[in-house]
This record gives sequence, structure tokens and C-alpha cells, in this order.
Amino acid sequence: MLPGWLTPAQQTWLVGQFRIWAAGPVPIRAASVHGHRMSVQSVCLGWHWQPYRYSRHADDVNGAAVLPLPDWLVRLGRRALHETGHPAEHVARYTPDAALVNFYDIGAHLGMHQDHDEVCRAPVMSLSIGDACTFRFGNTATRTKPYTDLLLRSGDLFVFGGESRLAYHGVPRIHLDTAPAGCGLTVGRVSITLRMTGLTDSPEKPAPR
Ligand SMILES: O=C(O)CCC(=O)C(=O)O
Ligand SMILES: [Fe+2]
Repeated sequence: MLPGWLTPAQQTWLVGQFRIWAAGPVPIRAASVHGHRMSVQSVCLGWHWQPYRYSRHADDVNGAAVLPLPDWLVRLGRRALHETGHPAEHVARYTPDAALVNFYDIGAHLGMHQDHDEVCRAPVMSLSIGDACTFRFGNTATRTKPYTDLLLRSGDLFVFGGESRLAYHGVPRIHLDTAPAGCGLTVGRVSITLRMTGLTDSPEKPAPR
């Protein structure tokens, strides 16, 4: 975890990008898991995530193609890996191809889960902007204790990989009125989570005759 990794100017700029991504072509939405609407809203880049798979089109929203993952996010991801002490050869190979960008309104939360829809086990990283949250980081065996509750504030970077890559984690709560002035958000929290899926596009199926 690197507190205050993003400058206020970077945070504001990222919130501006978030607003553009959220407008579409696949608009931001709350996904449904087993028929229950999540309280977190999300929009994707690179690959569209719907519980529990990735696709290039948002079949569960409007069928539109997902926006590409911008190169600057790949570079930001590599710099994050470098600055969290990962070896140079891992940094060079790190090519995130999906971002799940989440918006937590006050009252939103994210249950304990593993990020295991990726084929690749390269680290996942989360960037926080806006209101602070309690981020619960647990163990790889169960969604219950032992876990550690961290406070992630606007600008913080959190990276999990290696032995922790499949650790259960979640966001039990957002802390009201904690977004710093000048971060670009007055209410709620945006998290940008970068992943390297290891997925490739499958060849087009021949049209049925
Ligand atoms: O909001 C966060 O920092 C984490 C989100 C998360 O765990 C996910 O998108 O899989
Ligand atoms: Fe996650």
C-alpha cells in the first residue's frame, strides 16, 4: 500500500476520465449477482466484467463493445508495480488489459470475494479517489477472519499479488464527508482496479448455415 500515491491533480484528472467512461458506450451500471443488484456501480475498460466472466461486449447491459484500456493506464500500472518493489522483469511483463472502475455511493459496499476470473495471476491494483473506505483484506482460504481492515483514502494505491493474489477482500463501508477538497469528487468513492486477465479473443465462430 502506498498512501497518497496520486497527486490531487492526478486524482481530479482521473475523476474526469471516469465521468467520460461512465457515459458509455456501455454506461455505468450496478451488476446483478444471483439476482441481487450490487450496491457498487461499475464500468469496464478493455474487458467487460459481468459476474463471473469477462467478455468484449457488455451482453448484460446493452451489448455494446467495451472501451479500450488506454496505454497510459498500462504505464501507470507498471510504475505502480515498480514503486511497490516488484522486480524489473515483472514490471516489464506487466501489461494490464482490463480495468474495473467502481463507484461507491454513500452506503455502497462490496462483499468479500476473490478476484479469480483472470487466467493470469499477475498482481491486481486498486487506486482510490474521493471518500475514504474501509478495505478488508483477508486470507486465501475463507471469506472470514483473519483479515486486516485498512483505511484507503483518496490517492492511495493498494497492490496485491504473489501469495496474496487470491486473498478474499471487500469494502465494508465508505466514510461520509472524507473526500479531500480538490480530488474531483465531493461524495462517494471511485476505485480503478487494474488487472492482467491473460485472456485472448477466441476466433469468431462460423455463422450457422
Ligand atoms: O474498490 C476497491 O478498491 C476494490 C474493488 C474490488 O475488489 C474489485 O473490483 O474486484
Ligand atoms: Fe476484487
